[in-house]
Amino acid sequence: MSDAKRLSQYLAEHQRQGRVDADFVGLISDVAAGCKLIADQVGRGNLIGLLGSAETENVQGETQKKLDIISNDEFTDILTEGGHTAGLASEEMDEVYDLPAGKHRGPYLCTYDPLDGSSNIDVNVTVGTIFSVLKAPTGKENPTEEDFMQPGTEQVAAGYVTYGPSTILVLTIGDGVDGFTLDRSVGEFKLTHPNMTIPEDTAEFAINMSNQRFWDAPVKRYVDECLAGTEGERDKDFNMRWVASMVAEVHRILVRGGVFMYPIDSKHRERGGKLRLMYEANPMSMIVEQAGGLSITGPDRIMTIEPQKLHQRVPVILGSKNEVQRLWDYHKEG
Ligand SMILES: O=P(O)(O)OC[C@H]1O[C@](O)(COP(=O)(O)O)[C@@H](O)[C@@H]1O
Ligand SMILES: [Mg+2]
Ligand SMILES: [Mg+2]
Repeated sequence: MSDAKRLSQYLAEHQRQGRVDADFVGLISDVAAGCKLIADQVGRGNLIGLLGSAETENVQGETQKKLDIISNDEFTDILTEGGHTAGLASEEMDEVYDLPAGKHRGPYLCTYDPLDGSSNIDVNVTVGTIFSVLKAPTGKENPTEEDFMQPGTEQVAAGYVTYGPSTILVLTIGDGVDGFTLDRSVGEFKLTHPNMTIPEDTAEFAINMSNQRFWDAPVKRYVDECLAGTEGERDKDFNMRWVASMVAEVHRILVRGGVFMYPIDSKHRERGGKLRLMYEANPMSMIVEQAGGLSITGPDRIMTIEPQKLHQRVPVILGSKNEVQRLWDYHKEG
């Protein structure tokens, strides 16, 4: 696949066809450049003293890893320098990031989780970056939090990068999903996974089973039925995986199908859920739906949620269409 299409060629082609503009091409090129930097640092880890905790907390009260902070700073700097966005918002920053005065501004907003699955960094398991692109309001110098409060259906594009055995960028611009592997010998992302689609059926689910006693009835019912296998309702045996990196789980689902659940539970009910709507749930929902899957909170489709605040949390159930539909039905039945 050494002659595979480069991300730059892919973007240029889309621009020639009038499907994206120059700022969008610039923005995605910046995202790719930022992720290459993060991939390099995640790869070198403790050789350059980057593992471990930074002993600080983010706005959500979570202890930050050194790499959470470094990747956030690098990603933010690259997007700021690129000048293709009017505003940025990150899981690791308290508020909307105001671009410094005098910086060129573009017509997009970008939200991101610079390092997803960061509890896995120290144990050398796959982590990643997740991003979402929205339209910026026209003629407004510094967009505010309110301008970011757009439902997932308004996303122009979404993507993630996994830093695993390979560094893979997965992108949707609303017309299917394509995956690119970083060819380290030339420093370029190349199209290796065109038109990714999620099988409609699966016999594999992903959930943190240690939360079992906190779940609501519909999820309990679904997982109980999976565990009963050929001896129960479903009449087939299921396999289970839990990497604790959403990027890794979603990537697995895009490659071979499956269901990922971080549902509402009594531990997270007050906060609304565990995962973040603007940095994790919405971009992953767009990718999953563009690949033929479904993505719900339990009772509702995630991408129709009207966001109320930047760091809003939501329950997430996504993946193979027929399984997620079953979970949706169980939630409707109560
Ligand atoms: O440790 P838990 O409760 O299983 O949670 C794992 C989930 O939390 C996350 O790590 C949250 O993301 P961050 O690492 O960006 O905070 C997801 O990637 C993952 O699915
Ligand atoms: Mg995350
Ligand atoms: Mg994170």
